[in-house]
Amino acid sequence: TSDSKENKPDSSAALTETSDFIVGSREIHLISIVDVDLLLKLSPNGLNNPQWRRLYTLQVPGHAGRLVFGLLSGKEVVCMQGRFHTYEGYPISTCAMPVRVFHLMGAHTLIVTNASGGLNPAFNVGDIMIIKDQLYFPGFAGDNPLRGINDERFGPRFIAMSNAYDAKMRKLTHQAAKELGHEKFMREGVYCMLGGPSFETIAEARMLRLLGGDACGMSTCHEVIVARHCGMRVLGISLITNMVVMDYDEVRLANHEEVLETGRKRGRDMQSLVLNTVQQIEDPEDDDELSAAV
Ligand SMILES: O=P(O)(O)O[C@@H]1C[C@H](O)[C@@H](CO)O1
Ligand code: HPA
Repeated sequence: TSDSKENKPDSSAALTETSDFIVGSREIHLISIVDVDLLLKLSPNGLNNPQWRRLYTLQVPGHAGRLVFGLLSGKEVVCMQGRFHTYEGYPISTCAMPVRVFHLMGAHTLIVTNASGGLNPAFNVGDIMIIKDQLYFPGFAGDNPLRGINDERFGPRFIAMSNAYDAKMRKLTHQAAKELGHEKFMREGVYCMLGGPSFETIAEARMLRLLGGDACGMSTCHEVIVARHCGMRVLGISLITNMVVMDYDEVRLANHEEVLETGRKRGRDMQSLVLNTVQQIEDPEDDDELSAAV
């Protein structure tokens, strides 16, 4: 597609045992490199088939709201272009539901991307942050996607989250970034999820930084919790689309247009990073180790 409004990076991705690899993504450049033949086989009426549209309805400007199937680096993928956010009015478990669908399709790895505001003063707009850990603020108030009766078919009642973001996957992504010459804008850090849709106040932003946050956004953490619940391996990547306002003297205001604009500018780099990482995973030795790490 040539719709530049859809260039905002925001994705979830997963590797499968039955079908190798599933990517969920809203990053349009990633979609554009998915193998079209397989896509057409799976979706004969093409992307405009209203059946696909009915799968979910998104209300966020610049977010496409599509599922696309295809091949990425020779691996079968499903790209989710656009995600549910709680600020759209959905319960948190509904927002994370697509991850369970990917799991049921045989996905074993989730690659999830998002747009986020930089809290770490060393960061710059356009940096790409590999997520090392998360601060899931809705969870502190009891709003966890696993809340309620546990469905044992997906996973156990209680799960560890100290290893949520797979260390091996992070290493592979750093390697991929090095090969691409992306080191100068690669970062690693802690992602904070807030409910949105209002951006942070200055006091809130300072608190997030004080608590160890490097970037903040309005998604991802609940998807990662559900992925870990069903034993999926997770890689998370944040694009720093704006720097969060931290100073009362600052006249700049957070805005969604800047988020979309940075997404458009860095879209290609995000695409090549994911593609290159997936290529590295193709190495059978790596794959064995990765599977063992789940
Ligand atoms: O879906 P993500 O978290 O990438 O999107 C962020 C949060 C809001 O949806 C939007 C704010 O501009 O971008
Ligand atoms: N804050 C919260 N969510 C965001 C931001 C931000 O600054 N940028 C993109 N998503």
